[in-house]
Amino acid sequence: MPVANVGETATHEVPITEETIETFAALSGDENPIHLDDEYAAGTMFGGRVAHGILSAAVVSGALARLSGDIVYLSQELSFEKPVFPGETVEATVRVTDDLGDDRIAVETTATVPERDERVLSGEATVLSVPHGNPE
Ligand SMILES: C[C@@H](O)CC(=O)SCCNC(=O)CCNC(=O)[C@H](O)C(C)(C)COP(=O)(O)OP(=O)(O)OC[C@H]1O[C@@H](n2cnc3c(N)ncnc32)[C@H](O)[C@@H]1OP(=O)(O)O
Repeated sequence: MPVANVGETATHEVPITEETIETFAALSGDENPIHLDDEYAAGTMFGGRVAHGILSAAVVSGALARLSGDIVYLSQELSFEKPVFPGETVEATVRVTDDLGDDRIAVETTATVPERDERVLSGEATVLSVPHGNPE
């Protein structure tokens, strides 16, 4: 299997429903009422329930996994720029920007909500992309 080279891109999209958010809250233990409680969330700056930021980041992980090679996540810098509301889709796009040597690559990571053509997340990841196969 080839490894990921500079310029390679991958995308992944996930519809974010109320059920997705509730499942993620149960899995992660993040039961912040801003995600789960309509009445509470109505009184926040967003005016209603929003998805966990790290749930959108998980969609980025899904895109990274689609790059070439055995992909190992090493680090990630993230900004959550806009909220994601239940009923919207998160589409993550990743693009290899640099070969850092030692099988490490720098990857630009973004996510948008296509329904409103708005970027909701940006950042940069470092991942390993190595040929598949046990070296032993
Ligand atoms: C722990 C969990 O349970 C909680 C969650 O998961 S909450 C859900 C995930 N988070 C979000 O959905 C937040 C999405 N972000 C936003 O909606 C906006 O960023 C904001 C409303 C928080 C702020 O927007 P806004 O008021 O428009 O801010 P400004 O554009 O006026 O910028 C003011 C300064 O703040 C800086 N800034 C704004 N957003 C970010 C960000 N996401 N990351 C880093 N910095 C941010 C911005 O650059 C401005 O700085 P400056 O020095 O004054 O230029």
